[in-house]
Amino acid sequence: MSAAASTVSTAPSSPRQYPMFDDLHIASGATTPERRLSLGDLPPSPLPSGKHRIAVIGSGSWGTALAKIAAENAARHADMFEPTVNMWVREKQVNGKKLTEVINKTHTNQRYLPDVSLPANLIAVPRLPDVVRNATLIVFVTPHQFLPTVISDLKRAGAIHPQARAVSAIKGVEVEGSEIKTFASVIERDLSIPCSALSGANIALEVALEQFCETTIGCPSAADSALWHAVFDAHSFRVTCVEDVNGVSLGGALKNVVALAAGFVDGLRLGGNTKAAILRIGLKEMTEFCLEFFEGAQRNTFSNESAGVADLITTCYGGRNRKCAEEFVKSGASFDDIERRLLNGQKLQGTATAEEVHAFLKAHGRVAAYPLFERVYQIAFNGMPPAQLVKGL
Ligand SMILES: NC(=O)C1=CN([C@@H]2O[C@H](COP(=O)(O)OP(=O)(O)OC[C@H]3O[C@@H](n4cnc5c(N)ncnc54)[C@H](O)[C@@H]3O)[C@@H](O)[C@H]2O)C=CC1
Ligand SMILES: O=C(CO)COP(=O)(O)O
Repeated sequence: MSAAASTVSTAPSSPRQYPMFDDLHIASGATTPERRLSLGDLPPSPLPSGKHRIAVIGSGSWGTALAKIAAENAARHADMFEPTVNMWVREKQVNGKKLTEVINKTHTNQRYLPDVSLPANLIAVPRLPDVVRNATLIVFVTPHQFLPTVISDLKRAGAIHPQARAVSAIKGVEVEGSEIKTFASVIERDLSIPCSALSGANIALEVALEQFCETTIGCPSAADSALWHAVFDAHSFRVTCVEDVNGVSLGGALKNVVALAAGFVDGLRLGGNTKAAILRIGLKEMTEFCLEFFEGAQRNTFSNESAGVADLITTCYGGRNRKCAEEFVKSGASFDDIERRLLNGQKLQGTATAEEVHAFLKAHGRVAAYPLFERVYQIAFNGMPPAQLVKGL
């Protein structure tokens, strides 16, 4: 294991899945909240008593889809949650009106998730400190490049409940020199609250339209697992909780690099066999990267869970990273141009992650061990011809 392993938070190595989750999954809604909360390990700081207040930081397509589910569940589990869920919306003008006002009046996010009805108990709030005031469960779901500013604004406002729990649904990593961190561990480090990680095969619009899918939540304790399961599990959004916070986080971050490779394949008009090979090699590199650099990460998270293989598949066929990488090959334009032109204000995550993973592997002298990640980086940033993606891979 490299030196970086000691800098990342570690997850317990066994058992892999929280035993009580299977009960919850089968009998969702039938288990009383009290019983859920009494199960499992004691978290590092006691959970606040009384009902939980949920806050969602981020209102892009994924933030809005997750906030919709959380608000519906808050209303459903009225004995466990305060009825109102606040969602932080960075103020924008939409047709001459404030986005927060449009969301609160029409119950749709016309900027990032139009045509999807949102519950009336989901409230758009423009000021971060107001969003998290008295919140005990905080969902972080901004594009990853904006998290540092969000965290410093929250710290400056001193607004975080000291016993709050967080979950990160952000896909990316933080690299500084030879150190790598998941965003769950960044949030834990910077805000001193336990942080879980939610990731899975979850294209936001499909989730918001309630098309059946699964997700994985990696949690640092069974108590956190029970809480986050209650916040997110729904008839069309089935939640599996595991202990492997790092594996869940890394699955979501690294599949975006492989999705760029899948988009290059499509841009080159190569067929299904080539894309399948890219997915196989990509999954292998994702798994090995995580096992090499993150203590306690588990192979099963990649091979068995939605956060691993399933997310890789959906993103390599239907995601924004794939779409923009195809256009990169076809148009020869830069990713910045393509993002501006195709994504209508949404943010690509894979390109920054490819750069960060390259810098980290270089710092450890391990670039050659991850040839697919490296070629994606070289094609995206150093002028390597896209056709080189598969030459001698
Ligand atoms: N969209 C999807 O299907 C899925 C996205 N994710 C992940 O969720 C995270 C958030 O993605 P999306 O909700 O899709 O966001 P997005 O890509 O739609 O970006 C729009 C969001 O970025 C915010 N934003 C723009 N400029 C900002 C700034 N300067 N400071 C702070 N915020 C700013 C906007 O207010 C809005 O909330 C990403 O890490 C993504 O990988 C995960 C699963 C599915
Ligand atoms: O993470 C996603 C689906 O799970 C979405 O991927 P994109 O960011 O490539 O659209």
